[in-house]
Amino acid sequence: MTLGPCALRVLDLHKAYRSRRVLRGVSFAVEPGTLVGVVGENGSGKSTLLRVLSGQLAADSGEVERRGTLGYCPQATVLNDALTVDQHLRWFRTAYRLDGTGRADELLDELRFAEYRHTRVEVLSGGTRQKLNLTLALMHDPDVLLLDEPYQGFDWETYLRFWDVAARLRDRGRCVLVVSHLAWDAGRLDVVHRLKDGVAAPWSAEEHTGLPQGASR
Ligand SMILES: Nc1ncnc2c1ncn2[C@@H]1O[C@H](COP(=O)(O)OP(=O)(O)OP(=O)(O)O)[C@@H](O)[C@H]1O
Repeated sequence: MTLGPCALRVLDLHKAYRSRRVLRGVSFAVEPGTLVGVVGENGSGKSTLLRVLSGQLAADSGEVERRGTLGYCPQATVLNDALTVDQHLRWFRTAYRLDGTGRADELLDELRFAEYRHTRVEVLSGGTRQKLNLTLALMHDPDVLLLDEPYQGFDWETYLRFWDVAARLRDRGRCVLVVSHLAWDAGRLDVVHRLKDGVAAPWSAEEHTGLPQGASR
């Protein structure tokens, strides 16, 4: 399988937890500069799919091909309660081998939580923890972003700012894949894949609402 112009290609992915067959032949491809939604009912396998795409979980069979660097924002935050926001940024800066935390500083301003720089994570609110979780996934400016309900706990203003950030990344050629809610987000996404019965089917806003995809952007 060759990647061609795609940033991410998934072919016939299968994943079961014991007898529970969650992914049963998921295939799709994503071009650079696309904002993609993965939607589906609770338990349909969205997080499982992202964990497989990120390499955190091994598939039973199938292929995942990715071009470029990866940023993964898991649903459960990967933070250390004893460290401050700044200490997390320094820790991840080293892990990503970055010269500085310039992009993270921009995100702190953009998501409006710079005032918590020196606060330990254990006393941050759920929404602010999630802002940090997202910042850690984005601070190395990756080519492919896998974001699992990245706005959970955000207030409305922050939710809108998140979509501004995501749209700008898309406009800069990044491939942004977001586990998202069809009812709220369909209009913000270029492409939607709906997970149902273990497979991903394209979902078209035009077909379902008469409005073209991305109509509310
Ligand atoms: N580690 C695990 N062991 C066994 N079963 C699991 C495991 N992780 C997930 N599952 C099961 O696999 C199915 C898919 O779970 P997953 O978390 O991928 O769904 P989801 O679409 O992300 O759900 P939600 O919308 O609730 O976040 C569910 O039935 C879940 O109970």
